[in-house]
Amino acid sequence: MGIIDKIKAIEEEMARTQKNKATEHHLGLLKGKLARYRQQLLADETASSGGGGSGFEVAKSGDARVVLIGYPSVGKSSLLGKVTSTKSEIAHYAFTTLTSVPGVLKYQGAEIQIVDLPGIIYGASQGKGRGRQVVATARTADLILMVLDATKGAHQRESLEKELEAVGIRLNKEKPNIYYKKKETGGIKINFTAPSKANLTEDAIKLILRDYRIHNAEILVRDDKCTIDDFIDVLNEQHRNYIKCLYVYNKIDAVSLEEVDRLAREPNTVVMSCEMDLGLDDVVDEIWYQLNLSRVFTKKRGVRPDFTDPLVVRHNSTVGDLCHSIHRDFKDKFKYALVWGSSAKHSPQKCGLTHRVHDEDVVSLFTK
Ligand SMILES: Nc1nc2c(ncn2[C@@H]2O[C@H](COP(=O)(O)OP(=O)(O)OP(=O)(O)O)[C@@H](O)[C@H]2O)c(=O)[nH]1
Repeated sequence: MGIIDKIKAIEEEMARTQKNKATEHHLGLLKGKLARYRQQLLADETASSGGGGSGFEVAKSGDARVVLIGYPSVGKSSLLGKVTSTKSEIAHYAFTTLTSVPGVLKYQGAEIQIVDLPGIIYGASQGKGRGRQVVATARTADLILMVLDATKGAHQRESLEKELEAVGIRLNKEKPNIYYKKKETGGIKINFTAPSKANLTEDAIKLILRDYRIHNAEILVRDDKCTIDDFIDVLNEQHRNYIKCLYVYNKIDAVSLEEVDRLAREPNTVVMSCEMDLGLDDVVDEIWYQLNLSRVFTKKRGVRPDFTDPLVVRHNSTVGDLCHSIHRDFKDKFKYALVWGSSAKHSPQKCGLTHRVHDEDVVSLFTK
């Protein structure tokens, strides 16, 4: 039996099995197997296509990458056309066969690359078509923008979510708080910091580990809300990506006000109309907010800082990260920094490499 058939058989068995206390462990085991086979399927495809979709991967450029995902004709190209200014050069050859073009969104001095993934990802988890390459690119995103058609029902969002879920992409979710370490000897040791409030039991964990042929490992479940699915995710950690997702409903000009209101109230959601130029600023603001980047302005001694050209770093970055973003070796030359802004206790504060900078700080770097 091929992997696809095995996956199908497990999915069918899961659909047939009633969910209750008696079947809980069995279902957990099936989920574990399903995760294993799906991964195998994706790995096989990656190997045979020469490293994850040749001719597709587009170089990451700018300060962050946003990936657009959505069904055809929901308005991805329209959105890209409205919010991005320049088309990056690499686009033209990397994407010729895919008719998809990354653009650059310039926002308050930061450059955010927006990649429009071609078509849909549907069928990716079954190893079909372009889906896999699309998924490989989606994994590299700092933020996924799921573009949805407000005139269509909830199924479009559900099926995209299901598809991403199946390939190991977790949306708006934290990594499960489970410590897991494979060992050479010593058997299986399982501990819980508090009794599980979900369905994660010692027996369930043991059953799955046996199926994965893992005989020596240490496990500590640190969160009482962790489920069997979370444990399976931890076991398959190398193939899991935890990515923020912003849901964007387009074409709100074509639905009732009540419907717009309802959609807008969903979590992590913005509504817009490309055609009527409605809500586009909100989309851009929300992208910026979700990416949670910090702009730091550098200042030379005796000169006013250049507020047009910030260094853009991840939230919670240190002066050390800042140095690294300037140049790999800059840290070696670093002596101290003067920092103005909300991260500084006084103005300016003399800081070392471990000082954490805030958005809109001004920093002067001094070298040895
Ligand atoms: N009513 C309405 N129609 C829109 C809106 N935005 C886009 N459209 C229409 O939707 C159709 C698809 O728009 P595109 O931007 O090409 O959609 P896409 O998602 O890039 O489609 P693919 O290239 O097939 O992936 C076009 O006919 C647009 O005119 C909108 O805000 N309201």
